[in-house]
Amino acid sequence: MKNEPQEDVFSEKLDLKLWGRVFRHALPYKRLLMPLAIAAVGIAICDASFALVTRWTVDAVAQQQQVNLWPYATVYFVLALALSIGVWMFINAAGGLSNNMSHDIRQECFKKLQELEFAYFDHRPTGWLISRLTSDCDKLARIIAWGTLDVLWAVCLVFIIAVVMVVMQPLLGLLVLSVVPPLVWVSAVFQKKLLLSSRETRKYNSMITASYAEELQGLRTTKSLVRENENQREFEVLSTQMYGVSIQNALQSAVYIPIVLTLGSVAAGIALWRGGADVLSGSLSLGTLVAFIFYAGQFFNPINQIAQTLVQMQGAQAAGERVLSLLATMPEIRDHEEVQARLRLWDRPDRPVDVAPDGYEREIRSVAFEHVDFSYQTGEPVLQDFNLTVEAGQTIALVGASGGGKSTIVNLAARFYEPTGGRILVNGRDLRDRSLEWYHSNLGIVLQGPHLFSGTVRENIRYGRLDATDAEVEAAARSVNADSFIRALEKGYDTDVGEGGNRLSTGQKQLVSFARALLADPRIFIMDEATSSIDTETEQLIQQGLKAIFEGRISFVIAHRLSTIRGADRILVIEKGRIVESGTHEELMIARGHYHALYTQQFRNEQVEHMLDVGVVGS
Ligand SMILES: Nc1ncnc2c1ncn2[C@@H]1O[C@H](COP(=O)(O)OP(=O)(O)OP(=O)(O)O)[C@@H](O)[C@H]1O
Repeated sequence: MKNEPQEDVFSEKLDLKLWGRVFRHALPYKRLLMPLAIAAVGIAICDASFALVTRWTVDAVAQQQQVNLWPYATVYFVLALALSIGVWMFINAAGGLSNNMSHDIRQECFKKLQELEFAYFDHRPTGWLISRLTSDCDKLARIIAWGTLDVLWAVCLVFIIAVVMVVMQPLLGLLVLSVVPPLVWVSAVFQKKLLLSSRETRKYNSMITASYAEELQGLRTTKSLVRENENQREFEVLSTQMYGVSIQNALQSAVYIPIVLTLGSVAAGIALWRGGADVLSGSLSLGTLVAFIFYAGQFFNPINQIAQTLVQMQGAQAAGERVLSLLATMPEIRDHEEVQARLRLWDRPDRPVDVAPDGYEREIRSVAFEHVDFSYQTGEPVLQDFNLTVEAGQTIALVGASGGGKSTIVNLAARFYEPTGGRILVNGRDLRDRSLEWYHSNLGIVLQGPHLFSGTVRENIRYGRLDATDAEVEAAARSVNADSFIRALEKGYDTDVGEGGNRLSTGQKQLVSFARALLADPRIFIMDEATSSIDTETEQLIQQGLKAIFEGRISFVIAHRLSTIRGADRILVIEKGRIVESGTHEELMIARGHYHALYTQQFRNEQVEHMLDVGVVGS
């Protein structure tokens, strides 16, 4: 199936309220808005003044035999100079405004993305969010900066021309102005048609590009399945559709431009017919007639510009709505009013060291799930009446088949999601009554495939606590058994780990991430153990490293290699969101239940793998 690129819905009505809210983002840039407005008005005045200078010149030449043309040429030159300065000013101001605004909107969106809870991202595809942050923001900023300028300039120009004409010769002025309403109507209709057909062309264009890419990537498969003719037919349909919409677009332009030119000529014709008669009767000067003809041809551009910008605004309204709705989204997991009040109350220098920023105790002694229900989607429960209490110093291992709910349990313990029923308690107090930031600052998380940042090993460990000294960094590495392998690297702690840490093995990355977690000294440690097999030597290093991390903390470990968690205080076998077995490794092995089955199965698999390895090496 071909993926059709999504284009925005075209809004029939201009939503002024929405644009008002978008325009508010331009307000901090008053220093750019002022020159923008001055430039737009100034350029319109210059544009309209050329006809007046021409009028004076023509009248002067018509009235006198000998005319000194220098003053007229000078005024013309000054106008041209002023116009250039105006254009320079507006390019500067509009460019600056557009860049600043898209920077601000992007920053705000990014900040919002960081505040929003994971559940928000479950319902929104990454591609959707990325296009909010890139094309939508740019689209809005461009329209606001350049669109404002165009509309301001165009409205000023039409207004000045209309006033000047009516003041110079009211009747003739009104006659020439009679072409403006049809001009506005034609421009609005055709600009909309052009926008829609050019969007269609763009859509087919990207579908054709995607088709080429797919064909090139799957060339071998196409040949092996003998699908050439079918592919060719599919491509032909696409290409014919593209041809159709391109022709439509070209036809629309071909009709629109002559209509507008005709209307301009009608205006000039009216000026010539009526104005010519007035010149002959002596009630109108020749120069004024020339100015009228000049103005008649000048209407098209600004009106076209206004229509184009308004149509573009209608087209970009959906982008505006999406960006503003993202910015207006309130994170569902956040400190409620009462917690915020307590944070303000306790934000003072005399707060005792054992008191957290929210006024309750800093020390975390226990985390408990009390009759917790949870579902990602209504009607599909993942956890039901889940109960678990973990005290400081205890390590809880979660094992069980995929999809049982292990990650969900740790996500709830980390408050990345909130229970749909029941409560999670910290030291017996509802987690929702505690500060979210304080709680998260107490978490240390090491995920599967630990992520390292480009930089040195030392920098990566120091990420856990930025003010840690070199000695503390090295002590942390020693505690988790990472020190010896780090020292064996080419430049020791100053070895560059490469992008994403790709110069280190998975086991080494895990050791570095343990050191980082230990340095951060979290009260709650969560680990989703890597599934990939690691050699026995590294595995032992990891086991010993983990001991240092688990000590004194509340630890949750999602274990895939069951050998890692033999020392856990409690192993929970999770199936369909329930604890089906619980106990220490020894107790569960004696019980010969689910855990015993899992363990022996894994042990057998490892043996077979080992034998196969040996066999391969031996052959
Ligand atoms: N973000 C999500 N949105 C919707 N459903 C989800 C989401 N995450 C998990 N689930 C569903 O919740 C159930 C429990 O998933 P969970 O990831 O907690 O299991 P798990 O035991 O950790 O599995 P694994 O070992 O494969 O990671 C599964 O049925 C899964 O499909």
